[in-house]
Amino acid sequence: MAIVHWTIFADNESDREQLFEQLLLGQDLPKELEYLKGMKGGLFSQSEIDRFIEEEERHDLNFLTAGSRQHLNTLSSGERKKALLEYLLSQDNEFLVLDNPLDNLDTASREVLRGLLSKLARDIPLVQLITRKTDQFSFPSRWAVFHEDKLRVIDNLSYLETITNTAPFKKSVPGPLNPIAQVSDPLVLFKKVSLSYGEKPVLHQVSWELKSGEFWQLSGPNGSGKTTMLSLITGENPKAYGQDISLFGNKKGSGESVWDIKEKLGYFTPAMIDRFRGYHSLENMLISGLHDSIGLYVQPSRAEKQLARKWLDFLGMKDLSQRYFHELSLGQQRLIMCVRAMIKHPPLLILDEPTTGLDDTAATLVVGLVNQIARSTDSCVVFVSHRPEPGLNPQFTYILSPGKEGSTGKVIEASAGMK
Ligand SMILES: Nc1ncnc2c1ncn2[C@@H]1O[C@H](COP(=O)(O)OP(=O)(O)OP(=O)(O)O)[C@@H](O)[C@H]1O
Repeated sequence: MAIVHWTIFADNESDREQLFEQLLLGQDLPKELEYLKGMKGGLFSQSEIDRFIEEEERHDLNFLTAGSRQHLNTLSSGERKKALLEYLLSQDNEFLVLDNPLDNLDTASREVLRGLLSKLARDIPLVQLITRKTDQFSFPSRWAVFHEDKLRVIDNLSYLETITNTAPFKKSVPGPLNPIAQVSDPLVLFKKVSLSYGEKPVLHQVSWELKSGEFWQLSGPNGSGKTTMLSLITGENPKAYGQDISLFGNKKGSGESVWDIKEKLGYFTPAMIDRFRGYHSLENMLISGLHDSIGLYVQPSRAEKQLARKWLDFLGMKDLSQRYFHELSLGQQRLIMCVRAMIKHPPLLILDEPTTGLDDTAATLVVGLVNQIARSTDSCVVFVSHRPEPGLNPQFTYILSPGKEGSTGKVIEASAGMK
């Protein structure tokens, strides 16, 4: 009998963790999926990777990197995914639930994973949850929709036509609270930076120059060193010392403090959301971006509140100012976090994979927001993404290409940038 696979289109409004449980425990499933009941299932998801990282940190248990000296949390996001899949395949699972499997992967790795899954599909049922239409399996499957926490089987794909890609933001971006301190160009200057981790060369003679008002996309295959490049800017990488790097006019290692850098930097990566677990109103979330704090520990001024409301109005969330951040959908949370990073109008705004895990509609909104920020402010914007984001209009792309001695960098200028 032919093995039946499933593609489930999920939106960001629904609780995916709950669905994983239903599928893996065989509970409350539509009759078409009941054949999974009683079978041993494995979960391929970011949440599983996070769980293994926690195991490693707390109990020193290296399930995914057994046999390697490198810790899971130092692997690039693509490498982590590969390690998880290999582990799941070694566990004699009778079916796999895959949560947005192609997310975080570069084009070549996506093709490799597609090939692996096609092969695996000959042996065991695969159930894939996706939030982007383009991520469908390359082999036949049945379809279902997960919307408002309900799983519904569909017979054809006409449902997908109902997914709207909302028009981008049109209003102008609210200005800064205070006039921004002038910083001299270039904001960031890397001169022939080479870096290795132990024996592993990562960057080879990489030069990069970022100036005010520019709009960059940073791209390159998994493990090519994108996060490493960013960590040299954000101050999280001790290997920045001894390199020819200047940030905001100061040579690295010339006595600048982390705060000097943080003041001029807006930064967002989806993993940051985990740090905001408490009860934070949207208004306070945005204002905390002015203070670079997690949570708000000072009484906000009237001007700060007004500014936060202007941004909420810009986002079309004016009526949600007192709602708690954790009550929002994933897509709304990402918009708020991008604005939180931008609210002080930093000279440099870095957005590291802000669309990971989003559905098409939410990703379109984030891309629209970033385009508008890049178009109408003096901040230099750096957007990191594996996936070519439809509608993103960077002026320049910095591409890292791996080589024997580490990745080298190349600048590609768009023929019709936004600025
Ligand atoms: N602390 C570390 N120790 C050892 N190796 C590391 C460390 N940090 C990063 N690496 C390695 O450096 C290489 C570059 O990693 P990095 O995270 O910068 O890549 P990336 O381009 O951001 O990848 P991805 O797109 O998959 O997130 C990877 O091979 C990674 O395993």
